[in-house]
Amino acid sequence: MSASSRKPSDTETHRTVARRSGPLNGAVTAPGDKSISHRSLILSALAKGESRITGLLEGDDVLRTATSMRALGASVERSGAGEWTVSGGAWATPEKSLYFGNSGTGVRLVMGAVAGAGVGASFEGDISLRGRPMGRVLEPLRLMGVEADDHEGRLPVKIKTAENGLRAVEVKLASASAQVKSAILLAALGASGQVRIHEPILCRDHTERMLSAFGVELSTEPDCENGRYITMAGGQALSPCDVNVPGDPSSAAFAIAAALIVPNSDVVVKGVLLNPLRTGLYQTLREMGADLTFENQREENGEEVADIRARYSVLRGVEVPASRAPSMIDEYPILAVVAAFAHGETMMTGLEELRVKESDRIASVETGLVACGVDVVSGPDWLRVRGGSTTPAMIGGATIKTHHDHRIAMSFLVAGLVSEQPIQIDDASMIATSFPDFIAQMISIGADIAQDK
Ligand SMILES: O=C(O)C1=C[C@@H](OP(=O)(O)O)[C@@H](O)[C@H](O)C1
Ligand SMILES: C=C(OP(=O)(O)O)C(=O)O
Repeated sequence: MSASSRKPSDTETHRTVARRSGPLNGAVTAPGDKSISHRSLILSALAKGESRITGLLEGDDVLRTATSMRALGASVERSGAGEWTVSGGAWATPEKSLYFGNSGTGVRLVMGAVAGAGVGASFEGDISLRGRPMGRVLEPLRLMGVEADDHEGRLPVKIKTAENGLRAVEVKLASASAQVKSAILLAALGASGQVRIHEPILCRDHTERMLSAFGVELSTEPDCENGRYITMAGGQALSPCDVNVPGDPSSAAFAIAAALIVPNSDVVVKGVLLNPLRTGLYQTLREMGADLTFENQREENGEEVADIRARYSVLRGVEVPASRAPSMIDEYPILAVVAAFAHGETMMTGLEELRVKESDRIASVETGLVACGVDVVSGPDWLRVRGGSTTPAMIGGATIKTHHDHRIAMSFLVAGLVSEQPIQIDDASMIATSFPDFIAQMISIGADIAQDK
């Protein structure tokens, strides 16, 4: 089956079990970065002319963005594994709703892009996405003059064609969300005047970097604390650009974490993006005593990339500062699993955004780890894991509810490689949203993971 015709996985469930495994060994390549993959399709579809993308993540979330770009009028063709050609330019209002499945990034960025392109569209998603807040994107878009219908700030959402174009605005981001920042920047392409965004806490900057690569002029200047202002003139057209997508540090995290906690392991994950706004997990793991080395460090397409080697390590608990949260926001579930195998407590703060991901990740992690015999306590925006609080460090033997959340699914499969008894997850199908080869890749380095009949 071609990647673009993979069936939606919304209704399939796959019980999957991970068992205590021997040492993990070998080298794997990180799948394409999900954030950069979405952006490469959207920006190519906005640019008039042909752009080529290599290394695209062919996960369900990104494929839905590809389908939406076609529905909006771009030609999007796959020529080989991860190789895509996009011809964009003129967008038109699609007849049917755009369906984004499980993907917050896809739906929020495309809302901004639709508004900026001066067309309309309706947006839908799966049961998880329908529960996630969209007001955070719609509010700044409305300030710019966008008219939109929503359901109490949630999907389905309908964006109407802005007959009179969009207004220039100054916006201060209410939370450290790259999705909101990106939606505003994409809408700003259709504004008559300058859009200025105040980003008090820095979050991933892939949209800014890629807009520049596609010929859009924008500037950044620091504010008087740790944030910055981004200024962009509206009405700019994108020129086509070739994009080579680096490997995803959020996906690489799983094999690296597994190597650190499965005794005698030695694993290399190749081609991992080291953008400093994405590497908080690796900094934290090193503070915990992890034996991590960045090998073959190089620059590719203006981004730093390395092969990360991880060897089994005796770890200690740490305090992870709230200020680090944006740079490792999707990595807390796997960090919590690693923390269960460290000596002492790991305290994670500044986690309020975890409540509104594919699941409430504070609750999913706490419930799952407690069911596996780990001492975990949480508050509104914090999580504390007491490592080594049982002997063995994790009993396991539980079936974990993944709540349509790929990161919960992958984190608990990693936990099952070390727990005393196997760990089963109720549904592995969502893993395909970000990392379709996850199970095969983990098996290739020695993990005992199998579908449970
Ligand atoms: O912009 C992006 O590509 C993303 C931003 C983050 O979400 P928020 O913007 O909600 O923090 C992150 O959790 C998500 O996986 C990808
Ligand atoms: C939060 C995530 O993705 P999204 O917001 O795109 O659904 C994620 O991949 O962990």
